Amino acid sequence: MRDISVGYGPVRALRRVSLDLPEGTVVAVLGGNGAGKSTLLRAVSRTLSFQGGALTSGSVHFGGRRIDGLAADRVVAAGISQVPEGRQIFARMTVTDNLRAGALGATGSRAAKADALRRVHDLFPVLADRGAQRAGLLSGGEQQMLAVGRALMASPRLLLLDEPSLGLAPLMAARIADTIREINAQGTSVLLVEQNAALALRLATTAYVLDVGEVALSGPADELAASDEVRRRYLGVVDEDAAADATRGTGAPPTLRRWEADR
Ligand SMILES: Nc1ncnc2c1ncn2[C@@H]1O[C@H](COP(=O)(O)OP(=O)(O)OP(=O)(O)O)[C@@H](O)[C@H]1O
Repeated sequence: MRDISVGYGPVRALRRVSLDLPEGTVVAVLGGNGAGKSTLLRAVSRTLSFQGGALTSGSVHFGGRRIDGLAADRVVAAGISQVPEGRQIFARMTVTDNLRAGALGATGSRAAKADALRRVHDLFPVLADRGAQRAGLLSGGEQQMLAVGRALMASPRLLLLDEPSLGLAPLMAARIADTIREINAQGTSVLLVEQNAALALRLATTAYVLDVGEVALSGPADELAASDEVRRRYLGVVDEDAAADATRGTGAPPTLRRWEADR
């Protein structure tokens, strides 16, 4: 995405955000509450208008094709699926019907959809075991698995994940992280939005830090994880020396790009 700006009426949620996601990688977007992380995903999946938002500038390309003029269902058909914030499963439908719903926008053949269902059941056996149950009866972690599984039913080339670890116990969050790694290893690119910076930086190749709608920092995930500023603000590491360095402006490693420097 290049120079994306988004507004919800008078609220400016993103300002001139640019981001690259090389094919086959996991890119993480970090930031506190209200930083604009979900908005960024909605700008890709073209679901901003469902929330009263709109792109006011910039462009989004996927696989060489411009997609910021498409309707949301065409974005799914182009190979991008989103796991929305809060999972948004269909609680009164069965687990299997939730999964089938995920294949509705896909362009693949019947056989491709059967393959997708097998892949989801391999990744999350519990979704096969409990296929006939109402989805609302699943635990929080299982519902997150269902939300990811539903998105995979469209066999996306790019998976958009909005805070998959939110509200999960550490063990369950770690399981979800393992599955994201596996999904990526199978060839699906991932754009991961997380407040859990430690988890996201372990999974990602590259990361971006959003601060009040702007990219404050970006760089290789391991270098961001080592940056004093990220450690202090997002990883909860209290280090007096690092804090003093950061206020003197010497905290970030040189390969990290500070957004202001690009302007
Ligand atoms: N539907 C909406 N209408 C009006 N303002 C909105 C809407 N959705 C988000 N915003 C505003 O846009 C800004 C970015 O919100 P967004 O939800 O993208 O942030 P976030 O980083 O995902 O936050 P969180 O981690 O709390 O979900 C915030 O100021 C928020 O209040």
